[in-house]
Amino acid sequence: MYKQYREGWLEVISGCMFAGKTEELIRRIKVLEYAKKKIAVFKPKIDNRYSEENIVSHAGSSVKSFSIENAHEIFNYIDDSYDVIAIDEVQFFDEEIVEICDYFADRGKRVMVAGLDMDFRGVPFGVMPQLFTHAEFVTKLTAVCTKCGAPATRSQRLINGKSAQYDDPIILVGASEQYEARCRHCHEVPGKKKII
Ligand SMILES: Nc1ncnc2c1ncn2[C@@H]1O[C@H](COP(=O)(O)OP(=O)(O)O)[C@@H](O)[C@H]1O
Ligand SMILES: Cc1cn([C@H]2C[C@H](O)[C@@H](COP(=O)(O)O)O2)c(=O)[nH]c1=O
Ligand SMILES: [Zn+2]
Repeated sequence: MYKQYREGWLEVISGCMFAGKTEELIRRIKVLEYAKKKIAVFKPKIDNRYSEENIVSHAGSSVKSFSIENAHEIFNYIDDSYDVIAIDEVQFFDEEIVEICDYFADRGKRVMVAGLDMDFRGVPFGVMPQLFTHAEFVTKLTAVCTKCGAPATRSQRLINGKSAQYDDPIILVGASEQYEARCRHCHEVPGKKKII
């Protein structure tokens, strides 16, 4: 017989825009609410698309959350009585978020984060590769390509209906007015260097 194992780990939910990352995070939160777990939900203040006080999916499901300016602010809201820490739009935080996720997972908390794996150029988004490396569990979701119906893994940025250039700024908060889900074959990034 094993003795009782210690709890605490990091789960990452990732994929392109519209893949269902927020819906999956909300689903996990709701299950844990039934299990009477004490949960704190966070999102970066920069994400003010649908609400300041909730994480909200593109289809409208939502859960109450704290909006924070930087990763360190999490410590203002959490004490040891919490069982679960959930973070949406985690790609917008700086590198400290990785240490913070580890800190809480090491102390027995279930840490669940959702974020974009790639920016509109198809380049890894900020801290996401580090979070994948540190996580016990990684779930990669796909959307439906708006051009051909294939599984979509890329986020196409459109500015006035045209594909955004490679050297456009990485951060542009938005939803279906600026972005579409695309598969690798339909994803277009004018100005992106090709290997040959
Ligand atoms: N191209 C698409 N493929 C799949 N779902 C889409 C697409 N466009 C819009 N949606 C909607 O987006 C919802 C997922 O929203 P959400 O969980 O907020 O995704 P994410 O957090 O990954 O951007 C889907 O349930 C669906 O209603
Ligand atoms: C691809 C890409 C996206 N963003 C922004 C756009 C949205 O505000 C979020 C992603 O939201 P979702 O819940 O995953 O749909 O990120 C960005 O700033 N830069 C990008 O390259
Ligand atoms: Zn396609």
